[in-house]
Amino acid sequence: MSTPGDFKIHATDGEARRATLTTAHGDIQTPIFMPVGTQGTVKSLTPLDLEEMDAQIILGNTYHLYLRPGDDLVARRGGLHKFANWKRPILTDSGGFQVFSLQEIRKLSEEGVEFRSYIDGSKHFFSPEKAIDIQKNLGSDIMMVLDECVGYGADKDYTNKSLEMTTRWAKRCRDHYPKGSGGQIMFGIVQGGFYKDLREKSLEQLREIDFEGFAIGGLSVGESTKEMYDILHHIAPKMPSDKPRYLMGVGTPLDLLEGVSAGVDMFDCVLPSRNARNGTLFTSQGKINIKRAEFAEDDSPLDPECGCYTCRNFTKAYLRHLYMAKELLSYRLNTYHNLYFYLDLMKQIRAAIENGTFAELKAKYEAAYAKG
Ligand SMILES: C=CCOC(=O)Nc1nc2cc3[nH]c(NC)nc3cc2c(=O)[nH]1
Ligand SMILES: [Zn+2]
Repeated sequence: MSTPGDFKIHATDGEARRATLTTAHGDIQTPIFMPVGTQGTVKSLTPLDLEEMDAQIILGNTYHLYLRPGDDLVARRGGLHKFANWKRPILTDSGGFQVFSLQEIRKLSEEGVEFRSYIDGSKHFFSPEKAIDIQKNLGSDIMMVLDECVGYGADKDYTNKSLEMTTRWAKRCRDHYPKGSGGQIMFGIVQGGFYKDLREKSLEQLREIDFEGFAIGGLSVGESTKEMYDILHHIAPKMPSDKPRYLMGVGTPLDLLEGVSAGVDMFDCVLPSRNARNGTLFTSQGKINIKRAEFAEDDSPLDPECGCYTCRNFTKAYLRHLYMAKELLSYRLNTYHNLYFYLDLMKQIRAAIENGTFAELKAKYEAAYAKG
């Protein structure tokens, strides 16, 4: 009988790992992309859609679900799995990291973070313990500690003080929900901004705490791709090799490949679902924007190499029409394809690590996406 948090590595190809993470709602095959379901739903898709495209785990946002409909209400409805009728694993992150790290009226203290609701402007307060209690109410399989994600450009002194507080908060989260006290597992979040020595310091402090996994926070906050990759390649290989590594909020298809090459196992990003809503679609030949006039009478599928429902049943001409007409179906068909593309890319990555051809796969997509 395997235990939530068990992490078994089956194959490696350079720093890339092919592994299985056990959770209370089933095993997750990594490397994995996690569709973002901010308010307990991946916008415009049903759980059936997500199961069809083999989404193994989705993200929920602590901050949003606390504000609406309320983590206590979700608990009374049997927890998020039952409430949203999603039977597979769920990871809850803050989701409001933009709120926490970028808004002016956010107030940080040793006790926790005070912030305002984006719904009605009311004041709220999260202590580390409160953040964990909310995730206990939601019943997520993977809980994230409360941390401070410092903004891009924070100076070294502030970044250092912040990571020290994030470590103290991480300890409080773990003490509040000790390892093995329930089926939910907990990940620490490495901070330290763009200072390599502070990243190592944050990791050294966190690895003393018994987390089932570790996330890399504080990236994809406005820095250049080069700056992100520089920190990524510096810290990921130093993270415990026997535990999952989760890169928060990342990224483009090339970012996923780069992250895997640095030893990252888990990713989440709103890009595929958000871009779908503005007509930017990811294909095996690169990105295309469906609103372009050139597609008006194009009877070919979005992506000839894609096996998804959208690509098997509709032409670019029809998808362009739906987009121009602002039809709801445009949202749904574009999101379905983009998430299918991301999940299929991760499937190709898992297979490539198993047969030692990851470098070739990475080169193929770098060529297709070179034009940016
Ligand atoms: C309950 C509390 C759980 O706390 C967190 O989820 N913390 C946290 N979330 C992040 C999310 C990010 N998205 C991006 N880019 C789109 N970068 C991110 C960075 C972080 C981060 O440093 N920390
Ligand atoms: Zn498709």
